[in-house]
Amino acid sequence: MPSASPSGPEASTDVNPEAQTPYQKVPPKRAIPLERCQYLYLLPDTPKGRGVFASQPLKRGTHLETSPVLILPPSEVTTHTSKTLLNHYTYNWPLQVSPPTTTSPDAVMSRVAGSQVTQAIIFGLGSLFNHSSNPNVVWTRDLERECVVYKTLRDIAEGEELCISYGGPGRLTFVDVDYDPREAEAESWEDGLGKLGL
Ligand SMILES: C[S@@+](CC[C@H](N)C(=O)[O-])C[C@H]1O[C@@H](n2cnc3c(N)ncnc32)[C@H](O)[C@@H]1O
Repeated sequence: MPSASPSGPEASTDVNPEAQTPYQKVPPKRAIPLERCQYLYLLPDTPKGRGVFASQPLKRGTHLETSPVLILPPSEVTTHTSKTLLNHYTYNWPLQVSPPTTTSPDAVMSRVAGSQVTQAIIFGLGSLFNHSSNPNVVWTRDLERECVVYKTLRDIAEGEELCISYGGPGRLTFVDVDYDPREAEAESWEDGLGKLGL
C-alpha cells in the first residue's frame, strides 16, 4: 500500500534533484535570513502573560529574531483591527508613499501622507516580547524588507526575560507590572540599533 506520508519511501523516489527550483539550491540575493536564536523559550504564565526568556547567557548584540510584518491599510486599522485584541500586538509603521513627480496640490498632499503612520502585524516571535521600561532588547524596522529585527541591548543572564520598549508610560494600553520611574528611558530605545552600533 502506498505511504500517505510525503517523507515515506514512495514519496522520496519522486524527488528529482534536477527539478528543484533555484530557490531550493542557493538562497537568492534578495532572500531575508530568518535569524532566530535557539536559546530562547516561552513561558505561558508570567504576570505579563506569555513571555520570552533566555535559556543560556547571551552576549550583547545577539541577533534574536527577524520577524516579517504585514502592513495594514490605514482604513482597515480604523474600521477593524483597532477594535480588536490584535490592536495590542501591532506596531506603528510609516506609510510609504511614492515621491511626488509634480508640485501640484495633489503632490503636496502625497508628501504629507508620506509621513503618516499605519499599523503592522508582526509575525513570528516579535509579537511575544513583553514591555519593560528598562528593556534588554532593541528592535528596528527594516522598512525596505518589511521586517522587524531584534537584538540584545546588553549581556543577558540565563533565565532572564527578554523585553523591548513599547514607548513611554503614556503610550501603554495596560498597567506595566514592573514599572520603575527611575528606569523609564523607554522612548529612546525604539529603533536604536544604528545608534548602538548593533
Ligand atoms: C505584544 S503582547 C506581548 C505578549 C503577551 N504577553 C501575550 O501573552 O500574548 C502585549 C501584551 O502583553 C502584556 N504586557 C506586555 N508587557 C507588559 C508589562 N510590562 N506589564 C503588564 N503587561 C504587559 C499586555 O497585556 C500587552 O497588551
